[in-house]
Amino acid sequence: MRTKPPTAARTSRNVALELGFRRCAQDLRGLLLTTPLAWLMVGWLCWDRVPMERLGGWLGGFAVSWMIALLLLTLLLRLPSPQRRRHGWLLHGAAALDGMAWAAMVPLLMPDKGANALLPWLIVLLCGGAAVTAPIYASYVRAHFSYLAGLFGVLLGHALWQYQDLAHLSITLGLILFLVLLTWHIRRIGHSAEEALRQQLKNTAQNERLAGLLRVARRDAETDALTGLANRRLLDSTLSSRWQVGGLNDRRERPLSVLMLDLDHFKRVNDTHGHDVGDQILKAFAARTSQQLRKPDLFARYGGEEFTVLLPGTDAPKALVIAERVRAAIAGMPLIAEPPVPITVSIGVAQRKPNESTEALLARADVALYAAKQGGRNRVMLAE
Ligand SMILES: Nc1nc2c(ncn2[C@@H]2O[C@H](COP(=O)(O)OP(=O)(O)OP(=O)(O)O)[C@@H](O)[C@H]2O)c(=O)[nH]1
Repeated sequence: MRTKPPTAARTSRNVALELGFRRCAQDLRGLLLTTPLAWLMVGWLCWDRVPMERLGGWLGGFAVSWMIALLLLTLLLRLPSPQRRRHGWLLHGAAALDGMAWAAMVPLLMPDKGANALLPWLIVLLCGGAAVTAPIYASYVRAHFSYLAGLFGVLLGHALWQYQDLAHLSITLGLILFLVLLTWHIRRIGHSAEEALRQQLKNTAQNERLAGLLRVARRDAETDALTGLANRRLLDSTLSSRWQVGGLNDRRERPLSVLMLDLDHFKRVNDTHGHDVGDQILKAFAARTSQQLRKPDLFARYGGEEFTVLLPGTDAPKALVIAERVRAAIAGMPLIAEPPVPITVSIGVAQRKPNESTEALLARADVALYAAKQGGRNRVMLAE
């Protein structure tokens, strides 16, 4: 037999049903824990008015079914969530037992002759109990049918048995009518609740998808596609948001140094080995240089074969050491194995002066880089 593939709608319906099922089981257990209060009320109402053996019989029967129902719900809620709905009979059983126990009031506690003053109170209690219980099933209407089956089973059985007693028959039929109306309303509320839950799940899934897309878009907007380094946009925004004159880092007088790096004779590499090899070298350069830097340093592709490193908290002497380390790492070994093109890098270093704009700082580092090129390349130069 071929099984239908799960559609998104079916999956969301299943998740909504699963959530509603769990909530219904939890709420029903919570309600059952308050049931002994209702027993006290019934006991107080019936005291001296209903024969003790009947009251005791009803209370004893209810207490046993109440404990079994609580046990079933506790077992159900302990199951891991994927298995819970497969053991739905535990919830249905608990609901049916609850319904039967309440309905047993009619044969056991309702006076034989309907004119008794106790009767309206007991009917109010029974209807009130059913009305209080009903909203619990709005999150999982199917269990309400089990509750009703329990109630109806006892009430109808009693109606058939007592069909000659008109007073009892009319009480039973009235109760059944009340429960039918209640069920009709609960079904409507249940459908709305399920729809709301499904909508909520859909919105959550959509929000997560959008947040993921936004994260990817933001990362792409700030990343250089070839090397995976920060791009010029991120470099500029970091400089203007954190290092502008009067900004937080500036006021704290944290030193900032920058390195401007440019691969030497890169045009020759492209011309001799082709653009693809040039691209591989740029990637390998980015990777090897990154290994020489710390986490807080921002390594960005400034454009073409020119790169920038921001070194926060670093003064010029330390920046010179780092630049020299990078230069040696690049010159020490070809960046790619095939073809093993020897490549070097020239680096200009500048430390920010007090009240110097970030544009002026980059310009000074660029001048130092130009001086390194002029000085013969494969070297580090400090800006004035
Ligand atoms: N393969 C590749 N080449 C690039 C990329 N961006 C820029 N280039 C090349 O880098 C080369 C830069 O050449 P030039 O500015 O003349 O500098 P150079 O040859 O490195 O010489 P000097 O900087 O003076 O040492 C050009 O040929 C550009 O086409 C890129 O993304 N991939």
